[in-house]
Amino acid sequence: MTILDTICATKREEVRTRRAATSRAALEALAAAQTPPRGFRAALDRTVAAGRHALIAEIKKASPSKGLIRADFDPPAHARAYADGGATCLSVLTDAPYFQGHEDYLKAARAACDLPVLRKDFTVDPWQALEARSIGADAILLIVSALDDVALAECEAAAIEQGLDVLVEVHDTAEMERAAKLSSRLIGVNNRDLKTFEVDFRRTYALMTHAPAGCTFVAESGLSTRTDLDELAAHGVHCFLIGEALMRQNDVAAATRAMVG
Ligand SMILES: O=P(O)(O)OC[C@@H](O)[C@@H](O)c1c[nH]c2ccccc12
Repeated sequence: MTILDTICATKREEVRTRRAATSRAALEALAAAQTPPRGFRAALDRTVAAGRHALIAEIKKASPSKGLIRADFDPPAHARAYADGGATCLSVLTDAPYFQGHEDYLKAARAACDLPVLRKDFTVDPWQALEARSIGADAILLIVSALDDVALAECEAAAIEQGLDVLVEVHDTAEMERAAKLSSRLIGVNNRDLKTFEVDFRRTYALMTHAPAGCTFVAESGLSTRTDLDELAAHGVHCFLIGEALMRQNDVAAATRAMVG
C-alpha cells in the first residue's frame, strides 16, 4: 500500500457518502449558477507564448509529508497575492483528511481573483467532475496511478462534459503512455515519489521526451527557487506547479514575483 492507495480508499468512501447526500439536480443548478469555466490550459499556453514562466500557484495548508505548512492560512489573501505576483493559474487543495483542504477555500480563492483554478483533489469517480464545477473549479486533476484506463477515460469524459480542463499527472514512462491515450493534452510530472516522498525535479527530464506531441507539459512538486525554474526552462519546460515553497513565505506576492517576474 502506498500513501496514494490509502488516500484514494478514503476518498472513495467520502465520495460515496457525499453523493448519497446530494441530488444531481441540485449540483447541476449550482454548476449552472457559476461563472463559465476560465480556460486553464489556454492561460498557461498564452503565458508560455509570451515568453514567460507559467506558474500554477498552489493554495496548500498542510500535507501528509510536511504536516502544517501555513499557520495563518488565508485562501482569498493568498489568491490575490499569487495573482499580484504574476501567477497564471491557481491550484487549491480541497482534500480534507490528508491536506486539511476544503471546498470553501476554492470558492473563496476563485472569487478573490480572475485566475483559472484547478481543484486539487483525488478524483476517483466521474461524479466529482460535476461536483468540481458546482464549486466553481475550472480544471480537475487526474492521477494516472490512482485509476485504471477505463476509470481515467470516464472521469476525463465527465470533466469535458462540464467544460473543465484536465491536468493528467504521471510519475513514470509507463504512466506517460497511459496518459497519452486520453484526450487531454495537459500533462504534469509529479517529481515527488509517493512511496518515499523524495523529490527530484530532474525526474521531469526523463519523462518529457515521452510526452505526446503538442502537449502542455507541467513540472510539479519540490520546486523552490527561481534557479530551479530557469534550469527546467532551459530544458524546454515552461509550466510549473509550486505549493510549499511559496506558502511558507511571509510576502507571498513578492516571492511569486521573484519566481516568475
Ligand atoms: O508543495 P510542492 O512541493 O511545491 O508541490 C505542489 C504540488 O505539486 C503537490 O501538492 C502535488 C502534486 N500532485 C499532487 C496530488 C495530490 C496532492 C498534492 C499534489
